[in-house]
Amino acid sequence: ELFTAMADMEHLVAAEKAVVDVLSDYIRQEELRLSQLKSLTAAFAMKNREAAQKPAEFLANPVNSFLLVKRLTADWESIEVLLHSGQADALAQNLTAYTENFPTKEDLKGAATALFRLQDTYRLNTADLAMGRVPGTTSFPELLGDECFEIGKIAYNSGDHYHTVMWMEEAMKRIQDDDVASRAEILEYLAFSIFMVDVSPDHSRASGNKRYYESYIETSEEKLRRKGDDGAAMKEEAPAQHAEVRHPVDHVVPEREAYEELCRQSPPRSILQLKRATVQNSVTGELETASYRVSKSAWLRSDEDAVVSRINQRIGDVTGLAMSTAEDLQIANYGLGGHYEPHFDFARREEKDAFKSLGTGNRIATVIFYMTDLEAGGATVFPRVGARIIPERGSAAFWYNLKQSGQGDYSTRHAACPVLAGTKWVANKWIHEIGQEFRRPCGLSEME
Ligand SMILES: O=C(O)CCC(=O)C(=O)O
Ligand SMILES: [Fe+2]
Repeated sequence: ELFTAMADMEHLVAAEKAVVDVLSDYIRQEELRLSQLKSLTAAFAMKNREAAQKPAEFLANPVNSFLLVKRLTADWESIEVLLHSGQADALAQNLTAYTENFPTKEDLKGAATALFRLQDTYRLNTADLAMGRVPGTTSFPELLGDECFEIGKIAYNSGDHYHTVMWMEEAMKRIQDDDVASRAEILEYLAFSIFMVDVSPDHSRASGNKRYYESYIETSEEKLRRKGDDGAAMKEEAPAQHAEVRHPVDHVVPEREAYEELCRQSPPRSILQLKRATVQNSVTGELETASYRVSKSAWLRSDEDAVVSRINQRIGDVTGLAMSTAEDLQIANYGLGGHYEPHFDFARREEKDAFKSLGTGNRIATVIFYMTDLEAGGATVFPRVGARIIPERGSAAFWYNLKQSGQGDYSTRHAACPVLAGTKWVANKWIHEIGQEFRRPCGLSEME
């Protein structure tokens, strides 16, 4: 993932503001320079007009001759100074401080791919997305025809004909009727990608639209031809029934389906209730559910180290587990469409060496703290048990990754859904086996 964090994207906003300021400054200076150059040139032109009319007569007066020489030496010098006082090089130099951290073409591809992922996972209609309508958001940044075209080209260049078709079609709807050249270009992409979608078994879901596109292309070409004939702009009919159709569901593995379905599901199930997800509070002695609130104010008081050790202490108290072998708290900030595919937190039998260097055994349990509320998306989902946790600022989830026998609990497979709207910050605490011998005794059978 290129954009791993929204925090990085915020730097881009600041960098963009800085380059706009630098550029505006430069333009002001250049405008001043050019206006000086303009008036000096005008003065030359005026003087020369008189001389050029009758040069011999003009030069007959020695004062005129003197003035001509003076103009082409002293006066000319000020023009040369102005000509060479352009700040373009300095500008370019100043800008590099910001531009060297600008995203790359690869990042652009990543950002478009994130849009495709959101579109697929949450079944967002291309037309809605192009109108900037994203659940949980309040502004509606509409995409122009050539922006949709750009997105379509990115899909095309990564061999993603499925999304190429969606976005080229949207571009087609949005590009001006009289922009015949762009329309023809878009149609070329469309035709090829429709063909590819049609022949690729991976994209069989889209083949139902083939007939539609064929007629769409025919009529569009017809219109182009007719436009060429009489120059009259034709109104493009928006495709009616087909905007909802294309979503990549029928070729995917069941886990992906379960995962995406949970990501979409509402109303949310706010607390994960895995079987063994109750913990004993060592202070009150009471059993608590998997999700508990933690008081932020208790943590954010003194310096970092003290905060971290209070967090550790608190996790130890609430889970009743030893923190001596736990991994350091890991803070994560998800980026554009940021997600984490289904996985286990524990090491499988075949991954014997996964945590070997730590010498602390396997990851017995996970605590995840949700540090932000999200507007939409970004849930933690458990496809095998059909559970999901909606991030809620100040809440945490806890589960055992291992059974009491020490075997990995495969029902803990989980994923982070793509962030649809908002910012997701989480902190993970992975607690290890060593040190828990008397805190979480082994079970009597392999099943436990
Ligand atoms: O962020 C989430 O919701 C889950 C993160 C996770 O599973 C992990 O980091 O291992
Ligand atoms: Fe995880």
